[in-house]
Amino acid sequence: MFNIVMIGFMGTGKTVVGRRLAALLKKRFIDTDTEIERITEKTIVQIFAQDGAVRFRSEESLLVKKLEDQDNLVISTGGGIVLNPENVVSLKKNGILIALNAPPEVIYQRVRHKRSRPLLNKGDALIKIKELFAEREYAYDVAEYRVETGDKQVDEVVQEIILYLKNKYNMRI
Ligand SMILES: Nc1ncnc2c1ncn2[C@@H]1O[C@H](COP(=O)(O)OP(=O)(O)O)[C@@H](O)[C@H]1O
Ligand SMILES: O=C(O)C1=C[C@@H](OP(=O)(O)O)[C@@H](O)[C@H](O)C1
Ligand SMILES: [Mg+2]
Repeated sequence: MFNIVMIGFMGTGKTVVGRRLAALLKKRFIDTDTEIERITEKTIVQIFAQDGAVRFRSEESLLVKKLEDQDNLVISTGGGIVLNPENVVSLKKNGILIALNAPPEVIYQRVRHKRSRPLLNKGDALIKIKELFAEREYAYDVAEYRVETGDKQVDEVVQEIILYLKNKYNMRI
């Protein structure tokens, strides 16, 4: 069975939605950020601070390459993973991509008290979110289905994805 891959901007809910989806579908769950932290024995913040963004992006690509021949996973990605087209090819090899989206203001409310996203830790986080959001406007269009999460509970988002999978792929839950 193919992988289900969550993509989207930071704070759109990829990690929480992916984890819950995996539990319901009885698939193994992988969050790429968590996996990179395990492999490197560093937090994402430490990797960015000590080794730089290039190291982080290279860890992401190595991991995606490792995952491309596995199946039956729910994979929640970090928001920057699809910026590298090679990663998209790998993720699509055995996976269907679902994008989550939310307005910048909602994203800000969801992440404002967290210090775990190095790209948002410097300066005004809302301004940074809006800048990155504009830069990445089309980055998540590689997904075959997109869910607006701004006005939905996590469970509603999960149910919308399940409905899509049932209708399109006859997936039984
Ligand atoms: N639909 C939602 N409604 C309310 N809060 C949400 C929703 N989706 C995610 N959150 C919250 O927003 C924060 C970021 O979610 P997370 O899954 O880490 O996003 P991502 O992995 O896309 O960066 C978490 O505190 C999470 O509980
Ligand atoms: O958008 C990005 O470039 C990033 C998103 C983060 O993951 P989430 O999207 O799960 O927050 C994490 O991979 C890192 O801080 C970089
Ligand atoms: Mg996440």
